[in-house]
Amino acid sequence: MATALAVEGIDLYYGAARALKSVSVEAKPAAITAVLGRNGVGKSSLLRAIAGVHPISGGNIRLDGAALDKSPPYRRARLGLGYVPQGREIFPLLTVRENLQTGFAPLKPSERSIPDAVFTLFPVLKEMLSRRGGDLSGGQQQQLAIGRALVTRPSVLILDEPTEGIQPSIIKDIGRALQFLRDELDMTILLVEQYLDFCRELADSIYVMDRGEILHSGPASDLDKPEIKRHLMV
Ligand SMILES: Nc1ncnc2c1ncn2[C@@H]1O[C@H](COP(=O)(O)OP(=O)(O)OP(=O)(O)O)[C@@H](O)[C@H]1O
Repeated sequence: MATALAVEGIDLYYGAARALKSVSVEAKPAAITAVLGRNGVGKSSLLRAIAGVHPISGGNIRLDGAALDKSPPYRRARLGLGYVPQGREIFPLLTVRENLQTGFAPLKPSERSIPDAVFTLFPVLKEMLSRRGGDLSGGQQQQLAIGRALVTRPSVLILDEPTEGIQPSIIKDIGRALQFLRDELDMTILLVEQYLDFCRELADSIYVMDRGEILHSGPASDLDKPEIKRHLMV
């Protein structure tokens, strides 16, 4: 049985500013769930809370039913959570191989190998193993960031705007990769996005966020509803 992720009524603050207000999101096993919303509504904060890089002040996050509580990010990675942060966070002076190896940090030495799936999904990474991360295009860096998250062989993968600033042909490759991870590896995927068409094609279900709150949840076909579209486009 694939792993599910449940976010239950979480609050997150930056100082006195409340960025998440009792947010609940469920990512079903072996499915793609997309959280949509305009700039600054709290999408990245939601993923940072799930990854454990920013603390929550209320609510719960559960992986396969078990509360993550205050587990640090490396423990969440060991439990099966992979995180692709916004802006990719590639090390520009390290090679592609070394960037992938930075993903080994939470693993025991015996578990430290790069899964074949990384190069099957993104053959360009194999060709560029000895090149520096900073020499890659934005799209290749995004593929590298996803590859690095796959190094821990996660059961749940969370991605922060994987299409941001990327050319259409690579967006297609990334979409196909996410479908492969869901359909062939039963991975549970939660992504936050602003790109509606990408989500309409890929997602099984969607949430819409505004000002730190979930406004709507439903099937991806809800993205065709004029009131949802209008809300996301303005
Ligand atoms: N480190 C921080 N300190 C203070 N405020 C922050 C911090 N990070 C984000 N915020 C604020 O919290 C709110 C939510 O930001 P967040 O980055 O989660 O939104 P977002 O939907 O991911 O936006 P974007 O698409 O621009 O990344 C915004 O008002 C933002 O200005």
